[in-house]
Amino acid sequence: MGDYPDRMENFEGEPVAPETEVSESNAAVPARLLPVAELHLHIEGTLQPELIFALAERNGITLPYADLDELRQRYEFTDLQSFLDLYYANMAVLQTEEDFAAMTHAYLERAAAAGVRHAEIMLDPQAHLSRGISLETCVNGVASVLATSMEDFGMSTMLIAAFLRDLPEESALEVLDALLAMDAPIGAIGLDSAEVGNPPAKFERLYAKAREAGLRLTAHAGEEGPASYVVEALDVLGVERIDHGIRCMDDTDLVERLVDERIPLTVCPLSNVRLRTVDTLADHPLPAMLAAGLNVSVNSDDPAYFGGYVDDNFAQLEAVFELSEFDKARLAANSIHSSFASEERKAELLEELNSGELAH
Ligand code: HPA
Ligand SMILES: [Zn+2]
Repeated sequence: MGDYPDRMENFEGEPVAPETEVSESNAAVPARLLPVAELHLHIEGTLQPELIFALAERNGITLPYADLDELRQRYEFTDLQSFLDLYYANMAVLQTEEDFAAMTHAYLERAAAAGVRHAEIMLDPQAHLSRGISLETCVNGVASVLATSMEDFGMSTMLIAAFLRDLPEESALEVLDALLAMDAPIGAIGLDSAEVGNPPAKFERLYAKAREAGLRLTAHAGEEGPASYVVEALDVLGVERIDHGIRCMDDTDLVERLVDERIPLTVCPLSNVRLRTVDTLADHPLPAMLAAGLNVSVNSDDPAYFGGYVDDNFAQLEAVFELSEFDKARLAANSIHSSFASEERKAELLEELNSGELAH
């Protein structure tokens, strides 16, 4: 698995696996804001309860909750589907380009405060088309804010069109065609929604078409679904990155392959706890994944629903696992290396990361 580097400069190269699960922490030293890339983020999952109520009022929509407290009481999930039901229902408040822009602006502002310097943001176009909202409305609303993210927040961004795996592939193909026809500013495609029973192979043609169009490729796999879905996403879809992927730990041959090929896994610890994929944060496989030498990063998934943004994920991980400054810096370096940003932007962010003081 290679040597364990003990200096920041080593993060310039390929991140290297540690030989122990966790290092000594230095809890007395306040965490410095690590520059990170957020690679797994659903923009619709950033709709905070307050914004849901504000947009409902603006658009004359009556919500099925009397107030914020009643809405927050619904944030008790038993599995992925119980979350998705609320996630899709709350999208009803997104009606105009301005609504999509307001949601995106709020995320960028909060993410910048969390140390996010590059964000790859998924949008679920089919979830809006099915409500009668046009592709132009949702795509342009989000993209208009991303266009100036560097000037406004010092954050580079990429828009990822995510496709709903519980819908037929034909629907995804039609939407991808429409996105390409309108020259939508997307850099990649993803695959999300209900995983079990909707294996990656169902979307073979979609991924072939996206690859042909020059788009980067990622897909959710191994969140609730089995390790075999991760293998399928790699072998049939040809994805470069796996979103979640925690179930890979059930398959030692797969872990070895992911390590060898340095396949990025965009892990979302608080999401996994809230969706009951793991019992508690203390049971999360992240330390074991790091110890195995996997290329993992920390992401927030749907921060408004799962109890926190990237900084909250890091803070709670630190509290439970006593991650060292070195472990955190490695996770940050992994996120940057695993992004679809330009090589120039990656180098800039790695330099920023390496210029910080390490307390370990
Ligand atoms: O965590 C998730 N998993 C699958 N689909 C999703 N869509 C939004 N969030 C998620
Ligand atoms: Zn996700």
